[in-house]
Amino acid sequence: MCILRRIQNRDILSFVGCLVSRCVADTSALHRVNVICSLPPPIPLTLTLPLFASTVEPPCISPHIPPYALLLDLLFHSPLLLPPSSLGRIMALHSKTAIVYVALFFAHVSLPFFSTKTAASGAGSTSGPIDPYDALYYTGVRAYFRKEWEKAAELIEKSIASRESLFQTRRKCHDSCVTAGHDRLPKLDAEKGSLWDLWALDWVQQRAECVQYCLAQAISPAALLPVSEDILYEFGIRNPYNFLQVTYYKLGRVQRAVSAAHTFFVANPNHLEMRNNLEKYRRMKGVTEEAFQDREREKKKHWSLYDMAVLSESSSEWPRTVEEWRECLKETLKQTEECRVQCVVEGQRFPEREPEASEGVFERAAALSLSLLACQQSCVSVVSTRPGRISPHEDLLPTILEHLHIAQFKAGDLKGAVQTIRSLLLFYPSDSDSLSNLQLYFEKLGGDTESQEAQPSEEISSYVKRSLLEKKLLFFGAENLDFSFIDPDLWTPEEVVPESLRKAWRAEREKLQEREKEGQREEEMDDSGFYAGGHVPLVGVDIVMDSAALNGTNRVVLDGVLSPKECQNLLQLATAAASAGDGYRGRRSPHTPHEKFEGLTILRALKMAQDGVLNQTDVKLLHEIGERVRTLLHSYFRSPSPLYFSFTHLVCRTAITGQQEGRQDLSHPVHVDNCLLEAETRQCWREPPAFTHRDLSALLYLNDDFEGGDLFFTGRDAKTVSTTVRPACGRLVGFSSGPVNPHGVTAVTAGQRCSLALWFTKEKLHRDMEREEAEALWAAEGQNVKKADDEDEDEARGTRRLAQRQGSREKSKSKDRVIGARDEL
Ligand SMILES: O=C(O)CCC(=O)C(=O)O
Ligand SMILES: [Fe+2]
Repeated sequence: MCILRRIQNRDILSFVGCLVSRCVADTSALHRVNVICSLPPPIPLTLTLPLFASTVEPPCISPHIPPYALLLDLLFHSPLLLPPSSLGRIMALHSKTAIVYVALFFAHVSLPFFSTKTAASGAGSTSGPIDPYDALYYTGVRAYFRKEWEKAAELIEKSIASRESLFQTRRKCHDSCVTAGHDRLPKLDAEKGSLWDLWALDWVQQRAECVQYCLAQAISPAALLPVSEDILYEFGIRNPYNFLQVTYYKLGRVQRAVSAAHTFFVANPNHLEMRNNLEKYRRMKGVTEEAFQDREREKKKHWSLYDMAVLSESSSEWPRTVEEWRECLKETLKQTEECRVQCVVEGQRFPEREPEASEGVFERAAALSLSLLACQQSCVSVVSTRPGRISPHEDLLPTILEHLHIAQFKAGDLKGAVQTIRSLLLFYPSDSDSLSNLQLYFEKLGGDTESQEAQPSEEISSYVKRSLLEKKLLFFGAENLDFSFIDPDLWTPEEVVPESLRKAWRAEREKLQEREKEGQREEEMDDSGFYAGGHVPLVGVDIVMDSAALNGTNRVVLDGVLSPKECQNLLQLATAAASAGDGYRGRRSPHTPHEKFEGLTILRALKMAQDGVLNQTDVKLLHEIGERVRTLLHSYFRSPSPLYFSFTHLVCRTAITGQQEGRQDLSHPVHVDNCLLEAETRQCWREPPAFTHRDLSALLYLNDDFEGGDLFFTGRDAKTVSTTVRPACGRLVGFSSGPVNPHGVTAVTAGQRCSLALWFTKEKLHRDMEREEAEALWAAEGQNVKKADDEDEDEARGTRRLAQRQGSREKSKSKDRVIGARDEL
C-alpha cells in the first residue's frame, strides 16, 4: 500500500536533499509503488540523486533512521539496489509542474513496526517519537477491511492520538522558539543594505533551526512531511470515527462505539446510517447517556460555550451570561491562535500557479509569506464554522462582542459595556448603533468613558491591528504578485483594499447586491424540478387546495387519501406504540416543553409487532400507505425522477395538561425542511444540520379532535403567514421541501394530534435504510411487501402498482373506489 504526500516546490533540488536524507526504500517497494500508485501524468524524468552517506547533518536526519541511500528512477524501473528495509519510501519528481510526490510504501514486514510501537489502549498514549498519523490510519483502515478488528481499533486510535500529539508538539516548538534569533534583531536596526538582508536571514534561519530541531526531537521524520489532501479531508470530516464505530461494535465495546458514532455524527448530521445507528444504540440496554460524547469537543469548545451563552440569555441571570460570553470570546480567540500557529509550523505550500522563469528568491519568499498569511487569515473561517456546517458564521467575533455588550448592559456593568462597544467599534468604526450607545453611556457615566478601563480590550485591539496589516499585505500580493486572496471577513474597511482592486471589488459587490435583489424577486421560484398540477391517480382523492389556493408554489392539499378505518388503525398503532415511543431522535419534547412528541418508524413498529406489542397488519398498512403517498405525489408534482423514501414516521404531538397557560410558542417553529432558514436575511442555507437531500415533504393527517395544531406556511421572513391548513383524517399536504415552503405548526393546546410525516428524496443514495431493513425482514419471513429498490420506475408503472394494490384492497373491503381509466394500463 502506498501513500502519496504532495509537496510543491519548483526549486526542489535544494530541499530534496533534505527530504531524501530522511528516506529509506527497498527495491520491492519501488516496483510495488510503480504498480500501485497512480502518480501524476508521467512526464519522463530520470533523476539520479546523489547517494547520501550516513553523515548528513541534523536537522535533516533523524537518529531513528538507519543509513540509507536512494536512487530515483521510477519511470524507467531501474531502482538502485538498496539495503532491504521494513519501511519503504519513494519519491517521484515531476519536472513540469514542479511537484514532488513522496510515496510511502509499507511492506508487509512493516506491520510489526507499527504493532510494536502502538500502545494497546490507543488514545493519547504515544511513547517515543510521533509516528506519521496518515500511515497509521491507512494501516488501520487496511486492518479494518481485513476484519482484523483489534488491530484496526488500535491503529486508528493511534493515528488520532498521533495527529493530536503532532499538533501539540508543533505548538510547543512554536512557543519555545519564539525568541530564537532575537539577538539578531538589534543588528537589523543598525545595518543597512546587504548586511541588513544577511542579519534578517540569519534571524529567520536561527528560528527555523530552533523549530526544526525541536520538532525532530519528538516527531519521527516521516511524520514531519506534509500529509495528502485526502488525509486532511478524511480527518476534517471525522471519518476515522466512522471506521471506529463499526470496529468497536464488532469488538462488542458498545460504549466506545457509541462515542465514535456520536463524534462522527456531530460533523455529519445528514448521515442517515449513522443517525439510524445512534437511534439503535439509544434503545440498546446498558448504553448510558454519557456514552454519547463528542470526542472532538475540545477543538470546537467555543461553539458549546456560544450555545450555552445564548441559552443563558433567556434566563435573566445577566452576570452569569456576561461571564459565559467572556469565556466564549476567550475560547474563540484561543482557537484562532491555535489554528494560526499550525499555519506557521506546518510549513506552507507555494501558490498553485506556475512560477515565472524570471522569479528570484524574493518573489519566492514573497509567495511563501503570502501563503502563510492567507493560511492564518483563513483561520477566521475555520473557527467560525460549526462542526457539521459548511458556511462560516458571518462576523463571529463582532457577534460575540455584541452579545457580550448587551449582557453587560443588562447586568449593569456599564464600564464593561463601554469597553466592549469600543472593541466593537474597532471592527466597525462608523457603526451608528455603537456610536449612539457610546454617547448614551458617556452621558450616564458623566464623561468617565474615557477612563483607562473603558478603552477597547488589549487582545481585540491587537487582533484587529494584526489582521488589518495582514490584509494589507495580502491585498498588495493580490495587486502586484498575482496572488489570489479571499478575505474571510465582512468588516474589512474599504481603504485596506488597493485602489486598483477596489473597482473590481466594488463591481463584484454590486453584482452580488444585484444578484441578491434578483434573488429576492425570484425568491418564490422553486428550482426543485417539481411542477405541481399533475393528475391524481386515485379516484376518491380530491384536490382541495392547489398552489394558488395555498398562496404559494408547489403545494397541495388532497383529501380522501385514507378511509376513516385506516385512520383508526394507524391511530391505534400510534397509541399502542406511544407508551414505548422514543420521541424524536430520542427526545420527548424536541420542539416545545408544552407538548409530548412521539415518533414511530416502520422498522421500530415491525420489531414491536414481532414482539407481539403491535398488530402486523397495521404495520403493513403503515408501510403501504407510504407507497400510496409516494405515488400520489410523484404524479401530482410531475416528478422528473423517481422518488425515494428519505424518512417516514408516525408522529403524535400531545398537549401536556396543566402546561398550557399563557403559552406563546408554537408546536413546531417555522422552518424549511431541507435548508436552514435565516429569517433576518431571508436566506436559506442548504447545508447540515438541515436534511439537505429532502426534496418533497408530505403530511398525512389522522385526526382532528384536538385544539390548535394547524399547519401554516409563511414567507421567508418566517412571519408573514400565507395560508393555514387544518388537519383532518385522510388529508394529505404535499409540498416541495425547499425555501419556497417555510412552515410551522401552531401550539397543540389540548388533545393529541397524529400524522404520518414523510419525506422523499430524488437521490437513491439518501434513501431510508431503515425502511429497507424492515422490507428485508418481511422478505426473510416470506411476507410479501414491495421493496424500495423497485422504485426506479416511471410514473405510469408506479400508478399501475397503486391501481392494482388499491384495487385489491378496495375489493376486499368492497368499498366504492375505482381506479381512473387512464391508469389501467
Ligand atoms: O406536522 C405538521 O403539520 C408539520 C411537521 C413538520 O413540518 C416537520 O416535521 O417538519
Ligand atoms: Fe417541516
